[in-house]
Amino acid sequence: MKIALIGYGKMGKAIDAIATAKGHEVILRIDHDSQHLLDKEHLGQADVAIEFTTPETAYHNIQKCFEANVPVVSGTTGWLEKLPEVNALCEKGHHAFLHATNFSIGVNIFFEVNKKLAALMAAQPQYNVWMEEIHHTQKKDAPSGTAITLAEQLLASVDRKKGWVNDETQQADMLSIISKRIDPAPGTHTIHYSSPIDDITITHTAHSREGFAAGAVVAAEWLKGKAGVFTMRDVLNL
Ligand SMILES: NC(=O)C1=CN([C@@H]2O[C@H](COP(=O)(O)OP(=O)(O)OC[C@H]3O[C@@H](n4cnc5c(N)ncnc54)[C@H](OP(=O)(O)O)[C@@H]3O)[C@@H](O)[C@H]2O)C=CC1
Ligand SMILES: O=C(O)C1=N[C@H](C(=O)O)C[C@H](O)C1
Repeated sequence: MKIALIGYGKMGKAIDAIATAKGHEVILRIDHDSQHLLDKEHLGQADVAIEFTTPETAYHNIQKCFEANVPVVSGTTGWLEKLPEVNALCEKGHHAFLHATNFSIGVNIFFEVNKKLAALMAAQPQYNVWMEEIHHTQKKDAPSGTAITLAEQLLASVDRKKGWVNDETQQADMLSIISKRIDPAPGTHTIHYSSPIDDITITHTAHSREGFAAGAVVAAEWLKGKAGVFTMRDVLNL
């Protein structure tokens, strides 16, 4: 498969290594200073584009992929208020788009555990619940996209919480997401349920970026030749 990498930082380099080792050809490595390659002449040569950039640039990069009619896998977080608009553009133009806040198999299993535990806790108001996410100090956004996904899953079941806030809070109806930035943390997410009688805590800890990168390559392999809007749940058949 011919792959265009949009964003060649920590994730772009990790994906390059895994994709190349699997026998794919990385034909473009587009970074901040190679924006001229974001056109049909160049992008159109790829089977799939994989985009891991910044909250400020993901939307534009994805649009350029649609214009070049190249399927795009995006993992960039911190811009997802625009996701509904991107999904609509994809459907309207019969493009192919797959986004995930976290591409690791472990976190996608953790998502399923989170939803099940939240459903069980819906009828147990004696438990308070809050979250914590820990990442490296270079991370631009907070809370993490993964944490927001976890919070949205939890809020869909636990209706004693009306929303989330990225800080400690004394508001009983708000879900607190505490963000910590500690090097070299690749990504740790914890959900705490606490009652006067006991605590239940679930945690996912990434040891490196390998799981994110490997999952993104699998998603790109899955997306090739398809049209529509997809998530990692489609790839993993969850
Ligand atoms: N979904 C998932 O599984 C995961 C998602 N992520 C997310 O991916 C994103 C990137 O993470 P990470 O790789 O660690 O970040 P890095 O900062 O290491 O890499 C981002 C790269 O994108 C480049 N860039 C900036 N603007 C553009 C642009 N317009 N076009 C092309 N490249 C550009 C940056 O260049 P420069 O430095 O010159 O600005 C940098 O090299 C973040 O949003 C992060 O949250 C991270 C890991 C897993
Ligand atoms: O910036 C990172 O590193 C990560 N970002 C993603 C997120 O915001 O959830 C995924 C992973 O936690 C690593």
